[in-house]
Amino acid sequence: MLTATQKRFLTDLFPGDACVLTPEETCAFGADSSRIFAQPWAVVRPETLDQTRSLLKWAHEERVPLFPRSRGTNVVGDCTPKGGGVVVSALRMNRIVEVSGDDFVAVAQPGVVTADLQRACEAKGLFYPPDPASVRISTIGGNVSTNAGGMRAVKYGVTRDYVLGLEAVLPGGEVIRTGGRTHKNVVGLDLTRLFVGAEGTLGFITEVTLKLLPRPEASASVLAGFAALEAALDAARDVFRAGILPVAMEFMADEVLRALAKVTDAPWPQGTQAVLLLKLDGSGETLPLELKRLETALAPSSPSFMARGMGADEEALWEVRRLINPASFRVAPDKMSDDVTVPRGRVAEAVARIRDAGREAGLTVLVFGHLGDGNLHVNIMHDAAGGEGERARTLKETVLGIVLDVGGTMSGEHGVGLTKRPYIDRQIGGRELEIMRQVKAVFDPHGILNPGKAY
Ligand SMILES: O=C(O)CC[C@@H](O)C(=O)O
Ligand SMILES: [Zn+2]
Repeated sequence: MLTATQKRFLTDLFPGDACVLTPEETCAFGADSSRIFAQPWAVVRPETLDQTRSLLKWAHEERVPLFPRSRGTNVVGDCTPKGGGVVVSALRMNRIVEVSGDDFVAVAQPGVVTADLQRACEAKGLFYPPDPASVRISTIGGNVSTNAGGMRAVKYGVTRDYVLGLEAVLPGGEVIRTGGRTHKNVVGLDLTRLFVGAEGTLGFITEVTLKLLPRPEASASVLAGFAALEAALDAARDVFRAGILPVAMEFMADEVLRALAKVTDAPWPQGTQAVLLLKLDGSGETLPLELKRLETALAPSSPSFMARGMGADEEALWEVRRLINPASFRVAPDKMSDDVTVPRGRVAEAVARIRDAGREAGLTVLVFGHLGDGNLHVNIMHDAAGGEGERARTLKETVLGIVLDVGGTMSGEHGVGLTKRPYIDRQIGGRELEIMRQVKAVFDPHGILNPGKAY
């Protein structure tokens, strides 16, 4: 808990509604999309670098834990102030500082919503590719902190591939600036990359410089349905074998299709057991030819239907895909959200083993996601109040065992947060973990930034 003097410090530094202390108001900041809750001691909303510096200096000296957050779309509990502390909202640092068509960079503050940045780039004929499912809600600061992936990672990579440099305030109040605005840079250790995916544990990011690409002239998507999931996975493999690199390649198994049917009009015929959704981009001239090639590559797996989406129709297809996360909760009240990633050649085996384990456990498991990267979402749906929590936890461990057994990783894009922290030593060796914690201590010797998370 904060002392009266500490509360006064915060209200002086953050006047008006920039500091919230009453439990009724702070409780809204106690959880993220993981739904794991802890009561914050206070919530502050810095607007300037100077305020942020004073906050981090104070917290370091007073040993007050700080929990950075913006929109809280994180599904692994990264924003939950477990153990108590002050939630630091980045949402008032929400300026797009610059979009440069000369240097092909954008400079943004952490609270900028990802879709707003994408739109600002597109208006100038530029393209910021990272496209997490939560793109219209999540922010650049959160995307950088978790190294968000999303739909377009197959062709364009993940957030990490676009962060050229950043500014961050360290515990103690010191400001560091890493990287720059060049698209290549090999001078010194790559401190920028260290921050990407660090889940807010090293410093509070106040500005990010991002790499941009020219905006592709045209895009189109293909939705294909199959009578069996295995056929969909075979078809996906054949796309790559045909030498096609789609922008996005998503899959959904039958339980996911049923969950989506509860919240939207499904764009696939009844009886469809699995769906592939693929996106291509290119020039207006070459795209029709590329679409033809794609459909030819899918044909040997005998899709039960295929539909092309272009323009508004294309966007509508992706809207359905983005609904999976909210639709999950129509299946059961509680969700254990995983985003395991396996080597691409082991996808079919991992999916089959995970689905078998789900059936054995008697729980609905929604398997879907970024197939092109081997990044599988495994949402274990259950009813914790109805006594299914333990079974779900056991299943989560079984899934993790399968993933590690095929040479995979427990997270491809969501991070470790609170929910995967108990398992981290199953994937990361003792010495490696020790090095990570030593690095953390260099930046944050008193462990005040997002304690108990990640590693
Ligand atoms: O946990 C989820 O539901 C997945 C969220 C997101 O990464 C997605 O791809 O939809
Ligand atoms: Zn995802």
